[in-house]
Amino acid sequence: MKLSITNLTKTYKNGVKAIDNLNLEIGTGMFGLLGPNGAGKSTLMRTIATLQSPDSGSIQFGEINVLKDKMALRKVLGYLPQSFGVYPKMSAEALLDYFATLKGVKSKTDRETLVKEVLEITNLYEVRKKEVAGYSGGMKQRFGIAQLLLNNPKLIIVDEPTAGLDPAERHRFLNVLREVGTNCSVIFSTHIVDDVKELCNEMAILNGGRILQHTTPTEATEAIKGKIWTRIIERDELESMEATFNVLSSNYNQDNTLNIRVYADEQPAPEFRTVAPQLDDVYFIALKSDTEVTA
Ligand SMILES: Nc1ncnc2c1ncn2[C@@H]1O[C@H](COP(=O)(O)OP(=O)(O)OP(=O)(O)O)[C@@H](O)[C@H]1O
Repeated sequence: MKLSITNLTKTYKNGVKAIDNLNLEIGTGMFGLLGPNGAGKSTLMRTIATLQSPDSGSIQFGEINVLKDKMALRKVLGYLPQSFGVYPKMSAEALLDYFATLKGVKSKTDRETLVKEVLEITNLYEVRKKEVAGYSGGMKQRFGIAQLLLNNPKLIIVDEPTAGLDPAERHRFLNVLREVGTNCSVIFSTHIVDDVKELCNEMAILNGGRILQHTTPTEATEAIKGKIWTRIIERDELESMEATFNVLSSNYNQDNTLNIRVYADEQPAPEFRTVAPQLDDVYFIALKSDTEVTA
């Protein structure tokens, strides 16, 4: 099923335009919404999830007019917000059983089957008897996925789920999401480029409430092939390099020199050598040119 967002706009009461005439089409599979803090990701996610209303625009999911028929969307939606609040002192198994009851699964055996299934998908079956309140950050996020899977959603929205997770937990979480994403549309917001690189077959870069680029990770890096250049500089040269070249990023080496990456159609100077583009380069190019346009 396709999600179509048309001319969506939202200005908060304090005058911040969080969504600015945004248009976006999202198909099935894993969709990454990549943007810096304040780009408008959460506002967009909450609006699609029917938790807040835009000023204007429309959202359609398959046959459902999302803004008009909120209940219909909620029936097929699984939403994992940025923070989930406090969990009661109950085991994961008992809590999921309770949620399943709330969602209308009346038969105890049906609930047992369902709860076992979602615990297995999210790799929490072994720790099902433990209190969710005592879970690690990564386990809590996976529990969030387990609970949203209870009503077999067609559209899953997860808002910055990997923020604050350690590398191992992040990896486990992404694996769970990858598995879940084979059966439905998953929209996944993040400011971590590697999340999108590892997980998504389609992506959009969001900044200032606008979509700067809608692409695929492969297409996006392919498009800048031969245009990313690197060289090693002394740290005190950075300012002059930034003034002269289109510097996308700089990273410290162990000897305190810097590796800079520059975007240019042709070799900027003899010291530069060309390197394979990365998704980070795509992201920085989009954000940089947006800042230059709006500055
Ligand atoms: N309830 C609100 N009232 C006023 N301004 C808000 C409100 N919620 C968000 N904003 C502002 O709207 C803009 C977009 O915020 P939003 O939370 O949607 O971005 P985000 O990309 O999710 O950022 P983050 O990663 O920091 O959560 C920001 O400038 C933010 O300060």
